[in-house]
Amino acid sequence: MTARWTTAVLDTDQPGGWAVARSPEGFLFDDNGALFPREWLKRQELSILTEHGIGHLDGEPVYLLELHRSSEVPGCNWKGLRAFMLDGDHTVYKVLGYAAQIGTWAREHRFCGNCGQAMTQVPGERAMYCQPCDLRSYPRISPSMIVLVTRGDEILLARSPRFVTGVYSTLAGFAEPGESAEDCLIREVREEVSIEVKNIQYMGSQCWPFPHSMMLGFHAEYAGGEIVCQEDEIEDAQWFNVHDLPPLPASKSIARYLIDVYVARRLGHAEPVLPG
Ligand SMILES: NC(=O)C1=CN([C@@H]2O[C@H](COP(=O)(O)OP(=O)(O)OC[C@H]3O[C@@H](n4cnc5c(N)ncnc54)[C@H](O)[C@@H]3O)[C@@H](O)[C@H]2O)C=CC1
Ligand SMILES: [Mg+2]
Ligand SMILES: [Zn+2]
Repeated sequence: MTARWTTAVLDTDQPGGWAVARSPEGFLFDDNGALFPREWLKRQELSILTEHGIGHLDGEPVYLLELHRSSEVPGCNWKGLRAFMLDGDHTVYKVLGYAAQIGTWAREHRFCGNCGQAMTQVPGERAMYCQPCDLRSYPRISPSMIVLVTRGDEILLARSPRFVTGVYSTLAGFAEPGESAEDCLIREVREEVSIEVKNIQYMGSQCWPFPHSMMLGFHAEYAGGEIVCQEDEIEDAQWFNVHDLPPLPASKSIARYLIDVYVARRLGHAEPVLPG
């Protein structure tokens, strides 16, 4: 089976294709979804900051119009990426997730970080270029570790003050310069709940375009310590029995996948598949 969606660097001078429009209020959508005929979309009153050709959906070229601000388009509305993840078609969410990462990067790399001059798009490459500095800036990806720590029938879950009320999730955190994935995981678990872990096992990864995380998922076993929650970051953390779990994260997240795999293994159920 071939993928419905593949990324590509397309020439914006070519006409036609589909386009998505992204503003700080999210993506434009109507009853048919978030993809619009590109020539029609460009005739609307949109304050276009930059345009990028981002790939092919079912063989058709797709472009991103990154906007300064949202505006009224008759029959249309604006919606954040998270809402598309929760209730939309997964392939469309992948298109929009990629568009969001390219849009964020394009918006934040209009000027050279070295000399401050305007940068230009490199034809055929996903890069912004400063000629005087001979400097290329590529889309930013932030590696983040996420880990389910277990102790027999118990799993360690925590709440950030930012979570939806009642929801508990696995521990996560961004890699810092100088760290391996394992170093980062051990540090994050130590910092957030003061627990030591062993037998770290890689489980899989997930692109998390909020705004540019690359989640690397692990399982680890409890090795020692008592839970002490990190001030401000962790509101509560507890050992939960696999038979008695609190409200969990959204089903398409890798956090939920890590939990569901372990619970399935303990209970002898079929294991879930990680959404791509
Ligand atoms: N897909 C999933 O299932 C889940 C994804 N996540 C994602 O994992 C990422 C990390 O989780 P957190 O617990 O929030 O991280 P964290 O534990 O490292 O704490 C966040 C702090 O890290 C710093 N920070 C922010 N952006 C950074 C970057 N790009 N590089 C280095 N440090 C940075 C800031 O000081 C921020 O307050 C987030 O993007 C979060 O949305 C978290 C849980 C579940
Ligand atoms: Mg964290
Ligand atoms: Zn420069």
